[in-house]
Amino acid sequence: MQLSGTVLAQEANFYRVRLDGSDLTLLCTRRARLRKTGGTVLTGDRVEVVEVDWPGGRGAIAAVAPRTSELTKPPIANCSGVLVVFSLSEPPYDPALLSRFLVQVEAEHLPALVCLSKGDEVASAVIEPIVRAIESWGYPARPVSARSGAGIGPLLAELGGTYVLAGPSGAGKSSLLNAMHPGLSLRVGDVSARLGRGRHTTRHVELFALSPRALVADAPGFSQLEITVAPEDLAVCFPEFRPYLGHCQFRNCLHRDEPGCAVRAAGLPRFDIYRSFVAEALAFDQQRRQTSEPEASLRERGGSRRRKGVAVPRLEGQYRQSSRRTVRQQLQQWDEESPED
Ligand SMILES: Nc1nc2c(ncn2[C@@H]2O[C@H](COP(=O)(O)OP(=O)(O)OP(=O)(O)O)[C@@H](O)[C@H]2O)c(=O)[nH]1
Ligand SMILES: [Zn+2]
Repeated sequence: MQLSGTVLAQEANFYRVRLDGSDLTLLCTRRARLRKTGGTVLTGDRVEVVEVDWPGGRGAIAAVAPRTSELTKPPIANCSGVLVVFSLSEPPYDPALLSRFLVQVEAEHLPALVCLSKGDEVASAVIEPIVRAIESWGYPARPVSARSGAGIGPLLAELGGTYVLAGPSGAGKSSLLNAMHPGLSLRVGDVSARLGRGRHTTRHVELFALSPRALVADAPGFSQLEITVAPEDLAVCFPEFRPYLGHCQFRNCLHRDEPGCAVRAAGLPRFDIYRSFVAEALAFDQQRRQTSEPEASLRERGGSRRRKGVAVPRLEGQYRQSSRRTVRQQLQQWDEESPED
């Protein structure tokens, strides 16, 4: 018998796999043939399970489907989006800090959904302009309250796929997860604790089912807030800038004070935030050049997309979504059901 499922977690030498279309999970080993070919299995991987032993709840992973994405922090395959949680009250809403998170998400070519938490503490007259602003940047924004439950149901109904949470400490990530999945009972403040500040970064991550259609990682990502995107790649990480890219007088325009800059002329609300990020990105580059490390290893310190060797679209004409599959992933073809190893 052959079944397909999703890897929810790694436990010692086993992978916990949820079978498609059910709540059933099996503890699976990796089939010898997969091990021999160096096929890795990550949390979030879509897998083919064989040798199912129903009474024992066991199985073996025979194949891993090509990944649509691969995050390193947290280590997760096939992430379909990032829930960026930002508080409306305390810590106070800060569009520049939110933009820092969003730039990182863009650099991973993942869609972001902004969850504006603690909506019970602020008036709707305050919330509405914030929602409109974020939507004008190109992101859906959903006010929610873990305390009152407002907005939780519609948010859950909207989610489909595998998500990672992001957001500053105290934004309400654990509270939001608990509100979406009362059975989870994460202690408030637990998510960051589990992320393990100072712990080993390759810790295993676990996926929880929020609904039959949505999974969420128990560890937040995108917590490194330094702007490490190359200066020339930064503008494309601001979705509302994209219509203007490629229309500046200079092809290599960094959209600061250059004459004939179409982005500056557009008078976009996040232009000042962008400019401060460019200054940071340039300083980061400068610092890199001064420390005479070889280019390759220096780039590795940058965004994780560089670590994965993924090409970043240049600022010519329209924004193009580059393929996020690495060569290794491409080679990791879905393995047809095979005879015994
Ligand atoms: N009023 C109100 N307070 C909330 C809400 N959600 C969370 N809080 C409070 O905000 C504080 C932080 O909540 P957490 O859920 O621990 O935030 P977090 O983002 O997980 O924080 P870290 O674990 O530090 O990353 C707690 O004191 C919560 O009680 C909400 O919807 N309304
Ligand atoms: Zn320009």
